Formats: sequence, C-alpha cells, structure tokens
Amino acid sequence: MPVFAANLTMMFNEWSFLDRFDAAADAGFSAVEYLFPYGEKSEAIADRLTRNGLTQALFNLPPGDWQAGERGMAALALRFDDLAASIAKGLDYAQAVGAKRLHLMAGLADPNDPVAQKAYHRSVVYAAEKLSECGIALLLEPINPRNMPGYFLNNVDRAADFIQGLGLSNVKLQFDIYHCQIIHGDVATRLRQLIPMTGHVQIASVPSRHEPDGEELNYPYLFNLLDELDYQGFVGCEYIPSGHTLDGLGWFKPFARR
Ligand SMILES: O=C(O)C(=O)CO
Repeated sequence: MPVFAANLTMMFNEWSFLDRFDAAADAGFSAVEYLFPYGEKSEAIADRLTRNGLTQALFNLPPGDWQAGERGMAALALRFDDLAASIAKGLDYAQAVGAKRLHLMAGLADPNDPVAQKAYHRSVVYAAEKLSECGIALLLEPINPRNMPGYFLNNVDRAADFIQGLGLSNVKLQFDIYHCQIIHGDVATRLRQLIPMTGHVQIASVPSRHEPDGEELNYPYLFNLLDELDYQGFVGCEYIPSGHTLDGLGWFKPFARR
C-alpha cells in the first residue's frame, strides 16, 4: 500500500503553516512534504513532526529569489556560489527535521544551451556529494512547461538519461505523475522503466491538478502498479484541493493511518 505524504504547501491551506502538520496528522497522514521550510525555524517544524508522529518525506533546497521569479539555480552558471550556500542552508534544515530527501530545482534556462548543461552537471555533482556526506538523497524533478515555462529540466526521459549517466547512487528521480502525463503521457510504462531510479513520487489529477480521483488519470490503477513494482518510497500529494482540503479526502480514506 503506498505511503502518502500530504503536501503542506498546497493542502491544508485553511490552517497556518505550522498548524497544517497537526491537521494532516489528524486526517490520517503519516508523512508530509512541502516546497520550502525556510520561513519557519527548523526547531518549530521538528517539534510539530515529533508531536504528531510524522515523517518529513521531502522538501526543496532554497531556489534563489522565488518572489522575483527564480525557480532554482542549478543550471545557472553565474549562481554557483549562491547555490553552494543554499545547499548548506537546506542541509541544516534537513538534519534538524530528519529529512532523507531533498529536491534541487534546476532553474530557468534553455535545456539545449551547453553552458547551462555544464552548470547543471557541476551543481548536481556538488550537491550530491554534500548530501551524501549526510546520508541524504538528491532528487531531480522534471516539471512541465505549462506550469513552469522556461524551466531547464522539462523532460522525464532526458532527466532519466542524465541520472543514469551520472551513476551517483544518491541521485534519484522525482517522478511527478502529473508533470509526466502533461509532458509525455504513457505514465505506466515510464513508471515500470524508471522505478529503480525513482526516489519520490508525486500525484495530482490532470489537467486541473486537484485530488487524484478524477479526470484523465486512473489513480487506483497507478497505486496498484506502484505496489506491484514494490515502490518503497513516499507518494507526495502535491495537489490543490478543489474545495476544503478535508472535503476532498474521500480518495485517501482507505490509506489513512488510524
Ligand atoms: O512545481 C512542482 O511540481 C514542484 O514540485 C516544485 O518543486
């Protein structure tokens, strides 16, 4: 049975950020993820996790200036020093909250630009080494160009080739089924091929990015497939509830911790 992590950036927005941990646990989740923890003290997050018996599945390393439109720095050759500092900050948080997976965002850059490709390679190798010293996996996530126009890592197959070519044991694919369906389709076949290198899965309906219980993907089939493939990681619920978060959790009832 998949283990679901509530995405506290998108779900439980009816509560303040720290109270979302309590709300997710009350709703039966045993794990959480979110984009960024950096607006809170790591001790406060660690306290919410402990009191609720929650596992911190994943979060993102700092992405540069998000408000100004940055979406990561890994492919930006001129931002390497900022990237190195951001990895140190992310690692401090990860160790405080016990996270074993961190997502490195690539940034906005042309995927065919050799300068960006070289910068991305350098950044990923550097980040992988720093994270491996702490026993943490580095996740790379292809994101569809409709949600994030101009994003460097916008193709699942290219990301998989890149990870395979690197051959670093702690670098893993973040397989967001929503993004994969929009970019390529053929999700089940890609899951079968790529599950050995997949360190985290995320879900949402397509095209609306709502609860995984309608529209063009058959999630019950895909959840069974993850079991059949013996996927041992978390499944992050990175979806925008279509109404109140709790009203949309019917799909989750059979999986909820009691
Ligand atoms: O936009 C997304 O899908 C992300 O997970 C960004 O980290």
